[in-house]
Amino acid sequence: MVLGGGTAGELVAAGLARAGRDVALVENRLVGGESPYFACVPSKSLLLSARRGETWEMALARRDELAGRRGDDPAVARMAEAGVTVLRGRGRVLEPGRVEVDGAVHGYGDLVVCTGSEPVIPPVEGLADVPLWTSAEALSVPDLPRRLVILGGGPVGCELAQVYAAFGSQVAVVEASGRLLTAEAPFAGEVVADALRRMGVDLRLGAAVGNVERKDVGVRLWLSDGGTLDADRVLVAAGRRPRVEGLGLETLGIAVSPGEGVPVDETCRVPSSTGGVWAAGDVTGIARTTHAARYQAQIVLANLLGRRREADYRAIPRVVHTSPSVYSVGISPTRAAELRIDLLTAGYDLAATARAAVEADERGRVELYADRSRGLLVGAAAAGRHAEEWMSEIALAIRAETPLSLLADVVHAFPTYGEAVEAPLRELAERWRRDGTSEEDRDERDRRPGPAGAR
Ligand SMILES: Cc1cc2nc3c(=O)[nH]c(=O)nc-3n(C[C@H](O)[C@H](O)[C@H](O)COP(=O)(O)OP(=O)(O)OC[C@H]3O[C@@H](n4cnc5c(N)ncnc54)[C@H](O)[C@@H]3O)c2cc1C
Ligand SMILES: NC(=O)c1ccc[n+]([C@@H]2O[C@H](COP(=O)([O-])OP(=O)(O)OC[C@H]3O[C@@H](n4cnc5c(N)ncnc54)[C@H](O)[C@@H]3O)[C@@H](O)[C@H]2O)c1
Repeated sequence: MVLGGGTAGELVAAGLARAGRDVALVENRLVGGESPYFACVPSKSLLLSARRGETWEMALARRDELAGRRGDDPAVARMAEAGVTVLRGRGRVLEPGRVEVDGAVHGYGDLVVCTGSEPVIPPVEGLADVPLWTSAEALSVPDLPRRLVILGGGPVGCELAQVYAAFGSQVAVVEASGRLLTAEAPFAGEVVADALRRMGVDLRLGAAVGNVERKDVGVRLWLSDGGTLDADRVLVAAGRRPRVEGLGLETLGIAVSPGEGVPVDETCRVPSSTGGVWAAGDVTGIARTTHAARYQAQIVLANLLGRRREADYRAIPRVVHTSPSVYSVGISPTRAAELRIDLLTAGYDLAATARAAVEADERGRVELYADRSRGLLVGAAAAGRHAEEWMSEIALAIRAETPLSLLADVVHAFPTYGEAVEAPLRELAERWRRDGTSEEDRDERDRRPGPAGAR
């Protein structure tokens, strides 16, 4: 029994059925989940239309065509062809081995929880009384608000700010922390902030919304810094939380803390649960992207089919598909500080590449982070034109723990943005060679007197 038929659920269900297992997929909305209808696909379609300078009408037509007009007949047919029984309705576990779907009770041997995530609506006074959009509405309705205020400057807020500003809405983004894309290296948020400001987006960074009031026309938002904003529509992009409520997980002995995901071990099995319970995708709260949902689904599939496989999350990319785009992978400087990992950092401005001159687009930068104690790349971030397309080698380098000396010897084609990683890789390799092979060695050397120990 697979609970939730989004990216992860579909993949697990079809894979098991193709391997001859008896599989039911429970879905209460659309088979396919968020990504094709309300998230990745329509947002990337609108961003592309914006880059191409299409009209809003053309962009909507393209978006809705790509999103299959939010109809799931093809996805249901794919499931049927794989041999999966689709049960329409809301699923809830009654007790180990039994799930209720809209009044009907079904038995199961193994349960895979793939119920995704849902937007968080911040507890702002008056917010519940005004018409709100979450990203799902912003990516499925035809309206183009004249004045749009977006709460939250994470990946969703930045992508949708760019979409709506490009098609002519007056957009303001209110971000409580002092910068956009707070989870990533500061320069990434600065590059995106610069691009949004150039499009006329009003960025209110370091300000929270105090309260919201309905006006005769639209709404007024009062900010913590004393400012106000008037809007015809408020879009909440203030984060998402794993969808775990009402699933009956407690009957399986699974305790989930508020706002957290279903706990899973490295095989994506839920430890300490009664019976075989597994989870994949956003509901685990681990990586929250479609490619991570797919990866975890493959892990569940392999283990359920008797081939033990463990997930490794060290090199899962995170992309913000704005123009310029942001690609991050592995550990960010903020995360490294939390984990007390001492980083060697090297960066390079894309403007110094020949490709930037050829493209007449000199925006952006790349930064690489190595663990100083091991001499291995553990993270990277790039903001720039098509960064998501030329940074994958860094994900491979992190995942494969490729030595810096070897990475520094890799040749990139001329003239490409990919050349931008060569200088920082050489710098990191040189600093690692110079600084020593391990923390103990360096400490030992630092204790020695004379220039050899000088840092
Ligand atoms: C605006 C936006 C843009 C994004 N863009 C990208 C992007 O460009 N690239 C990227 O990699 N990621 C992107 N993401 C993230 C991506 O959409 C998610 O990581 C991905 O959809 C997660 O897949 P999932 O299978 O875990 O969950 P979902 O696709 O959400 O599937 C969960 C399914 O479970 C169903 N369900 C829930 N509870 C029950 C129940 N009790 N009974 C029956 N069915 C139930 C739901 O109806 C849903 O269909 C974006 C997200 C947003 C919000
Ligand atoms: N391209 C992609 O892969 C992609 C694109 C979009 C979203 N996603 C996924 O979707 C998830 C959700 O993205 P998101 O941008 O909604 O969440 P997020 O948690 O990344 O960002 C939310 C932002 O809202 C701010 N915020 C929260 N409450 C606020 C308030 N009251 N006022 C002002 N600001 C407030 C936070 O400081 C934070 O910066 C992410 O986990 C991401 O992985 C992925």
